[in-house]
Amino acid sequence: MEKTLWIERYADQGRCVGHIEGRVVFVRFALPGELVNVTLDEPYNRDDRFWTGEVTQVLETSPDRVTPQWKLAGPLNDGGGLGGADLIHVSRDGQLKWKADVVKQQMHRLGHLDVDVPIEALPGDDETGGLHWRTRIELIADDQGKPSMRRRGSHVRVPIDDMPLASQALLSVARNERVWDGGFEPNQQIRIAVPEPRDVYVPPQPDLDWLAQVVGDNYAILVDGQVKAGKRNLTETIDVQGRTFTFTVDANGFWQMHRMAPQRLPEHVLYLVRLALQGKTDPVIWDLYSGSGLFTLPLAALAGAVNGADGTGARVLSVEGAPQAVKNARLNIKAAGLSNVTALCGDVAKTLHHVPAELAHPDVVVLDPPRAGAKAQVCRQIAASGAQAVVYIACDPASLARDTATLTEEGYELRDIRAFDLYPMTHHVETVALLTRVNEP
Ligand SMILES: C[S@@+](CC[C@H](N)C(=O)[O-])C[C@H]1O[C@@H](n2cnc3c(N)ncnc32)[C@H](O)[C@@H]1O
Repeated sequence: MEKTLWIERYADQGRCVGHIEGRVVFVRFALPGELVNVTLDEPYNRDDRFWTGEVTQVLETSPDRVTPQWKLAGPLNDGGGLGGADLIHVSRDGQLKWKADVVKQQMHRLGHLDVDVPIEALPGDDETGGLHWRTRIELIADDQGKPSMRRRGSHVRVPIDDMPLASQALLSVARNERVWDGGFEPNQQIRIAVPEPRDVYVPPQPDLDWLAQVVGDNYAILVDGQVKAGKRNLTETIDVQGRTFTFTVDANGFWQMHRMAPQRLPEHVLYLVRLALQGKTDPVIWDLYSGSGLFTLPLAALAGAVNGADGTGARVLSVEGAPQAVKNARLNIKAAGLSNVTALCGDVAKTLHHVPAELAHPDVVVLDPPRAGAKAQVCRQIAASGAQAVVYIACDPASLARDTATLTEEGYELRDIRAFDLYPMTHHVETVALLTRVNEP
């Protein structure tokens, strides 16, 4: 069914909201202020509380609208339909405005707080127009064994020979390994991971000499989880406040995907932790959901390195559930020469019942949970620890807002909030919040 409607505001999941005959309609590829024709997704029963649909024609255009740079990811009606870039029709400034607004809305609706949320683009994204930021991509082999992506709302797989969101280093590896030629078994899952060389200039379309010199064998092509080319243990290097940290990372495990996120996020987290510590040189810090130690290492080395102290006065407890990530974190801690970290493996909620006494009362808790958030139980455990401050890194603003409401009930107050555009061209956004204790438990 085709309908015409005015688009009123941003909603979640990359959609905007309008109304048809009093019923809410969530619309893909729309922008507020536009008059659009929309094809409604079936089923669209009269009794449904809301409908969903996709723009087929724009009759009144928002100044934030642009022609998609990656047509295949645009609207179905325009030859698109691939997932992974649901804001491809929005200008860079428009994307930042959209995401800041969504975080603000969620903090209001679920966090019961009215705050403005500044949003920051990562270095290099303006120059690339928001493309070429992914250091990891996942594809599926189609029936001809070619790499493909699924078309939205169907089982159709569309073969691709480019992925404009992938970093130039990744695309260069893919070309060199002839990934786009195919030769896979139908339905195989293909994952390509290429650490970003952050300390050198990466040219557009790097050549083979550059690849050999700069990337070498530091990449992975995994097929159904098995290494087909490159290697499983990748090396990632970041610089935080003049100190270089090196990480061994499992090619199939979690790592911040944007080229510059592994550097910018620890910088900001460290800034907030230091703000909360007010010059304390021997703090206890918890790093929950710690992965391979992206925040653990800078915290252990630098959080207590103030007023002439060398940082070793700090004691850090990290907790992570994935055994391989913990194994790598321990390697990374050792390689950095840090002896002030206790790295525990286990579910956060359960592990927090058995924290060694000398680490049981943190000054600051850093947490970076998965999309679902930490949830009420973990928030209450954090509050019960007596921590004076909480630095919360969130990839889903709704989860952050819900957990903020719990932490507020437990005696904390939101002191700082900032969003980062770690996922350009998509509705996803990372948010980092600092909460400090105002009431004793
Ligand atoms: C968003 S990642 C953050 C990792 C790390 N901070 C980083 O930036 O690289 C979330 C991490 O939480 C871990 N995780 C998920 N649920 C968990 C749980 N219930 N207990 C412990 N770790 C969990 C995942 O394995 C993953 O490494």
